[in-house]
Amino acid sequence: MTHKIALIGFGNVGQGVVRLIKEKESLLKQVYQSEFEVVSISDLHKGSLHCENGLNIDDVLHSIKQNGTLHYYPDHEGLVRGLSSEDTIKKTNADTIVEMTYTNVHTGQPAIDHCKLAFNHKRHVVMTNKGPVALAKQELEALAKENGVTIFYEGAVMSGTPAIRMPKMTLSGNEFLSVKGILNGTTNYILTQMENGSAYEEALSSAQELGYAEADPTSDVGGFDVLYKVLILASELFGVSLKKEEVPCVGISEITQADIKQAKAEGKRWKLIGAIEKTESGVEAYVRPLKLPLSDPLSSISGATNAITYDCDVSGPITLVGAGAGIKETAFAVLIDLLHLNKKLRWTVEEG
Ligand SMILES: NC(=O)C1=CN([C@@H]2O[C@H](COP(=O)(O)OP(=O)(O)OC[C@H]3O[C@@H](n4cnc5c(N)ncnc54)[C@H](OP(=O)(O)O)[C@@H]3O)[C@@H](O)[C@H]2O)C=CC1
Ligand SMILES: N[C@@H](CC=O)C(=O)O
Repeated sequence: MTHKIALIGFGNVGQGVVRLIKEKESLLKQVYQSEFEVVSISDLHKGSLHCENGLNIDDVLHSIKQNGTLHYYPDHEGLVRGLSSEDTIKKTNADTIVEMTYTNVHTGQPAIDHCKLAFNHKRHVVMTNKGPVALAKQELEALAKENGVTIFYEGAVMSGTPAIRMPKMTLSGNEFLSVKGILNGTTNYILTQMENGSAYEEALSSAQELGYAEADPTSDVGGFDVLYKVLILASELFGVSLKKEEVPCVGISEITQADIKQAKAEGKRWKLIGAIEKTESGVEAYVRPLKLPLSDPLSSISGATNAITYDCDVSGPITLVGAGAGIKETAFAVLIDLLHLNKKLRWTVEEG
């Protein structure tokens, strides 16, 4: 099955996606009978390309390598340049829009509107952007359903580590009693680097260079990125739509070298924790740094690695550990979603 895709947002993750599709081309074809053709790419400042017969990935990557934009992509027959994201979503012949613009922690925009536009034009959406899922999931799912299309967002929590699909599919039949974990790669990386002697600023800029941090890193260090992930998990696993104002949220920006040294002297480590717990009256959630004893399994999770424990009524606690951020890791989340989408579409065709 050939799947035509349009990429909205061509920063770290967007570029990682085209590299990964290229790298896995023959495996995808041979093992999964899936081919992905990139027909459109639209980015705010890097430029925009569309060709209904497909773009040449090598030329796209070569152009990015030249000066970080799409401007060096060679002209060829059928090539259209300069379409805005909105026009790309409307006019592309892609069946799937991959939304990878920055996550706006206040409004979820423009990504929410990108999704709505895509659904109204009968296009599926795969995204890594947390904003639309945290703030408008129900509305978007209803609109997708109305238009007979699908929305997948595995990358929104713990990048390519299947923190959403694994519990929903493999742990089904359980009731989730609580979910608790380290859900942000940037802050865990910063805390680890600070423990190893780096200054806060130095650790943050290194996380930015490695492609872990949000476009506005206040989202990471202020805890808002974890807050969004908590809202998503509360909806996915507990079936509740928490509002961001309902979840107390404290980040790591107040944690100093002295705090880290003090914790070390006490045989402890600071970790930014996101948690959701079932209570008699519903669920309670929080985001805050906790000083964990070294005996706590979460205290040994270092760098951009994340970990999440799902406490289940039948299976007991099950912990998933894996990448929480990263370019290739998040691109992999897009690939998982595209393959699941392909499988779903194939089933629909066979059943229909
Ligand atoms: N990096 C990671 O490890 C992970 C990221 N994510 C999520 O994935 C998404 C992408 O992340 P990442 O690639 O790292 O972020 P980047 O900031 O590197 O890329 C975002 C890109 O979106 C572009 N953009 C912004 N607004 C628009 C718009 N209206 N139309 C088109 N393009 C736009 C930006 O353009 P320009 O810079 O040219 O202005 C930029 O190139 C984010 O939502 C992030 O939260 C999720 C999991 C992990
Ligand atoms: N900035 C985020 C990216 C993934 O969601 C993080 O560091 O975890």
